Amino acid sequence: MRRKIVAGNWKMNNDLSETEALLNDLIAQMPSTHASVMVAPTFVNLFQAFTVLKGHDIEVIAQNMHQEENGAYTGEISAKMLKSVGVNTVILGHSERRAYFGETDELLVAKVNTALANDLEIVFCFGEELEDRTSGNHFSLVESQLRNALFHLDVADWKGIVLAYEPVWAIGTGETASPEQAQEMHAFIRKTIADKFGSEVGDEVSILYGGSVKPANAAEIFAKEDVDGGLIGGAALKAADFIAIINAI
Ligand SMILES: O=C[C@H](O)COP(=O)(O)O
Repeated sequence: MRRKIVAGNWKMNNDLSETEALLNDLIAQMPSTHASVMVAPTFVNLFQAFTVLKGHDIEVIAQNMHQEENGAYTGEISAKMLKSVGVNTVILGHSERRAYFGETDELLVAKVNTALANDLEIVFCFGEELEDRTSGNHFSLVESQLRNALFHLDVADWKGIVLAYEPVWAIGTGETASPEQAQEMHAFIRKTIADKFGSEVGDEVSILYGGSVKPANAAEIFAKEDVDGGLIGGAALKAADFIAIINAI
């Protein structure tokens, strides 16, 4: 179901005490909102995040997951492990995973399948590099990312998928896609999904924008018709900024 979402991806930030402090600040300042609010702390703090947030309307989600169910994969985390601590949603395909850990579309197919098989919802990230945009290749690049990783799905699988368009040139750079650029790409993404899976799926899928969203630009971006919220990095690390972004939706 299409819904408004504000998700904070904390990346490799916040140790245990910092995690508890930020969550308590969020609890203290959380406004009443129609949006779903999510936070993605690092793996080692997921369990404590659930403990701190018990009874509060903030979903704890994971930043990544291994594609195999279990086995000899030192340092990795399985879908079942995430489920066992209460996680119901996992971020997959983030550009930092693609760039620094070599995650390919092919690998992401396996991760998507494993997540869905374990009843995990997915926030699926994708987006073009600067050179794709400057060369005018951004639409075909985004279309290929969707096609390669998600076009094998069944219509029913889309109940468990949220899309997060994150132009790589806007992540952590302070450079944001303009609201018009975001809307143009989100409309293209929605049409791409509708053309492949039908208009019901296209209409219902939530599409988040990510890339240097901050209190000063969130409202303008979120106001666009095909933007259903944001996946927030840096600004999610400060309670006041994250709360301001939630208020902007
Ligand atoms: O997952 C979040 C995105 O990578 C955006 O990060 P950012 O808000 O720091 O640009």
